[in-house]
Amino acid sequence: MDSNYSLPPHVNRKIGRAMHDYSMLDDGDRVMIAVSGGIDSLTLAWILKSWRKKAPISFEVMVQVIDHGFWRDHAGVADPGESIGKQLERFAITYAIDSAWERMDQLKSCFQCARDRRSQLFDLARQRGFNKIALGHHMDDLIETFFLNILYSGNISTMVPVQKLFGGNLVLIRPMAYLDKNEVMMVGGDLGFLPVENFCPFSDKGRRGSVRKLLASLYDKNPLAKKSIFAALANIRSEYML
Ligand SMILES: Nc1ncnc2c1ncn2[C@@H]1O[C@H](COP(=O)(O)OP(=O)(O)OP(=O)(O)O)[C@@H](O)[C@H]1O
Repeated sequence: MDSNYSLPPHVNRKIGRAMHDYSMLDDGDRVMIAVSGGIDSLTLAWILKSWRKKAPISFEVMVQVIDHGFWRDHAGVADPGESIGKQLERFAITYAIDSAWERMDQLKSCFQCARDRRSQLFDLARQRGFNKIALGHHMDDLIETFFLNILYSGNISTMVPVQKLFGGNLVLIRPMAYLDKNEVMMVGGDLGFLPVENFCPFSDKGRRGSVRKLLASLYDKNPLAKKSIFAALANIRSEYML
């Protein structure tokens, strides 16, 4: 698939709506796109790069990968950074790969690894003059987080499409917040992206994995459940809460 690819209209509309509803992009923005090498963030990189051509504003994008080095503990495995780099180069997307602050043998949990990665991304954005960080989360991720917070943290909340940090000096954006996982995978597949293998030792084993299974069985029984849950996230009847 070449760079003339255009998004299916319904996908294009959902991204445009999320960008508009949350005023995600401004003229002069410098956006760091956080890419893990998974299909979601690779697809996001292409979406934002190609969005520059049609947006009435001018903004810069660059991909940032944090290499946790998990792959190094597997004999004969090539550096996933090479595959990520080649795939981004096909679309002339510039990128940087930095080694993670912490090594696997120093990590204790998925939570700790994600927290350290976030801090490192914030630090790199500050050092390199980026005012926004784009993350590859989509609707399914937002719903999973909502259930995780209810089931394990006793609160009703999720990841928001736009989050201002450090007094607004850094802003996290999630341009794919309105897209279903299947839509992201379809676009990523059309573009020929090949996700790199995830060697994370915590991947899918924890609470998120079990919530994902729970939701899959829910959607199986009621195909409209996902749409309804997502609508509920923006329709809180606070007078009927305790
Ligand atoms: N190693 C990393 N380097 C840079 N950004 C990352 C990295 N890992 C995760 N991210 C960012 O955080 C988001 C959420 O991470 P998460 O671990 O849930 O995604 P993933 O399933 O590994 O990958 P993807 O979302 O790309 O399919 C990613 O979409 C990406 O934007």
